[in-house]
Amino acid sequence: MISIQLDQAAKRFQYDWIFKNVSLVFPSHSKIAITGSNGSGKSSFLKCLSGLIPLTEGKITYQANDRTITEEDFYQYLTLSAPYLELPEEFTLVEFLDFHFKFKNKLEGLTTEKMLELMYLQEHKNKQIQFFSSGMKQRLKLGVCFFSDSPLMLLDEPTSNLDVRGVNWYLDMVKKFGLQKTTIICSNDEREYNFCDQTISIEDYKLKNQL
Ligand SMILES: Nc1ncnc2c1ncn2[C@@H]1O[C@H](COP(=O)(O)OP(=O)(O)OP(=O)(O)O)[C@@H](O)[C@H]1O
Repeated sequence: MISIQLDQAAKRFQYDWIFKNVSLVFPSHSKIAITGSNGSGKSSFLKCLSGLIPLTEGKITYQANDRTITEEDFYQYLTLSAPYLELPEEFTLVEFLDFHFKFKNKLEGLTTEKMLELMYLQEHKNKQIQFFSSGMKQRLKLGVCFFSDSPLMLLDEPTSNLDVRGVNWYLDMVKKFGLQKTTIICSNDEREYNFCDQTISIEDYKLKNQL
């Protein structure tokens, strides 16, 4: 259970305001899509939400079970899949899963074998990640988000590098594992987010303020 409140949030790189005056509430369990053209600021917005980069102005408050979460504790509540997130290339798949799940709990009832099967990566369990195809890496990035017992899931371009089977797999996994999570998806591809309750165009936070 996690909700997010943004108060007058704004981000600027050098002289460019990427978004400004964003005041929104994402309720617990909501499914939110962040849309906008290339370079409009979707990833920057998600990076601010995840704490990877700071806001220039304003504030983000995270609440879990009516308690405000401190910045130091926030990472425990969150999983993130994004093109700019690197996987540890020297690890084998099983080593990576063991490593990841030292820091995050698995959802109840899931074993490593079950996760491998769900990601259809069983045959590759002892292969180093550096030898994975881009689609295999993408399923792994998404898989650890789906299978972690974390109430907030942030997905940037979730179906990039996935073929038709992979896209259907993603939609299936979101249905199975996303229900209990607050989910925020940055996307330009309607198939990735048509199940969301709310769509926010990052461009609205430029035009409205005549940036
Ligand atoms: N660290 C940075 N320093 C300076 N400018 C940056 C930085 N990161 C992003 N930008 C700029 O911010 C703008 C928004 O970029 P961002 O990656 O957030 O867009 P996006 O909507 O996710 O794009 P895409 O759909 O192509 O992934 C771009 O003009 C980009 O060049």
